[in-house]
Amino acid sequence: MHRLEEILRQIKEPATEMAEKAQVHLDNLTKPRGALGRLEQVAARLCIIKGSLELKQPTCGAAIFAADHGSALDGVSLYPREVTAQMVYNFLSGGAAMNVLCRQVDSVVKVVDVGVDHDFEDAPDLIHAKVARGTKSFLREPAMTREEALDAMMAGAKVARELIDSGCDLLIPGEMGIGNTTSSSALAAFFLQKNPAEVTGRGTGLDDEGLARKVDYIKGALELHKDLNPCDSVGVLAALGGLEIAAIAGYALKAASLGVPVILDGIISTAGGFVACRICPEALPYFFSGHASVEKGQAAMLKGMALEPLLDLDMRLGEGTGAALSVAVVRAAVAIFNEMATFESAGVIGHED
Ligand SMILES: O=C(O)c1ccc[n+]([C@@H]2O[C@H](COP(=O)([O-])O)[C@@H](O)[C@H]2O)c1
Ligand SMILES: Cc1cc2nc[nH]c2cc1C
Repeated sequence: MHRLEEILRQIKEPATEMAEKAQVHLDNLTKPRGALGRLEQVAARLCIIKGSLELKQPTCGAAIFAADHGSALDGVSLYPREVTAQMVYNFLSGGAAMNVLCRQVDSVVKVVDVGVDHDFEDAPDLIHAKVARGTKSFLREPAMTREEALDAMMAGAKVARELIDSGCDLLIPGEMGIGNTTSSSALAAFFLQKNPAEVTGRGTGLDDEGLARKVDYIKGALELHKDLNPCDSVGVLAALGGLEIAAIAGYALKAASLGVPVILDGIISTAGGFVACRICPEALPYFFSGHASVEKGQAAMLKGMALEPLLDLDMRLGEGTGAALSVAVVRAAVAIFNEMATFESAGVIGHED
């Protein structure tokens, strides 16, 4: 049995009996019923995941999975592929947006090389988990072998385990990979059976001509891979995905198997979570969506998972940034649940049933 199967066996859909109890508590707080909207939903979902009404403020951990893409050599991104490795150094020295936003919410940030086309001999703080030096161009052949996809998933799972062992109880999957919005859109188009134009955006900032080239690339790739079996989610991930997307899927599944919630970020992170749910639908109750990306394929995948993003700030950076920002919302939800007075304790007249 592959180690992935062991993780999947441990994923248990949380019992929903806590939902009603959490709602009773929320309805006793000094506010009109439901007036705190999705903050209430977040608190109730955390109670369901934890199987308890005792919520503690989460300790957040983030991992940025970096990998290169064969497609990046075919003009699907505005930026050269070397930027992936250069940004890894930036993450390690603490200067990227994700570092700044994680410092705001006291989150550790691990940086993981799962497939960058660069030797990081001079980077002791990097987690070295390189599976390959980037993917192949999926317009011509599968991006990865099945073994590579599974190895990347297990690399992600190992990082999740380490973060959780170190005390983190809320995980963020981040990523860096020039070209990775093309893979994410291809996965969305394939699994949701959408025309690629409906789920493909400008990524790092392509113009109209670049966007048309990207859509054509995905159409060509879907034609090449048309015989893929949609029930073989790992096979589809290997053919169309990326090493960091596979790592995120493994990371999210491992977190779910340990009962730890995950906040998905933009289109790439959402693609990782989406593939994770295709592999194991029981993992979905552990996933939140941190923010709505400008990249339109993300909304389609979120709809497929019935997840609503917590924030919408017109962001399209990735790295985990939107998810890191949304930790403030999660913290607010926990504080509301724990600290608000009830109608009884505050002597406020409540609503008659
Ligand atoms: O998170 C998002 O929704 C998102 C949207 C557009 C771009 N990105 C980031 O930009 C890179 C991919 O863009 P591209 O154009 O090279 O496919 C990659 O490093 C992502 O982290 C991320
Ligand atoms: C500079 C830069 C930073 C990024 N962070 C995530 N994707 C990125 C893409 C570029 C180009």
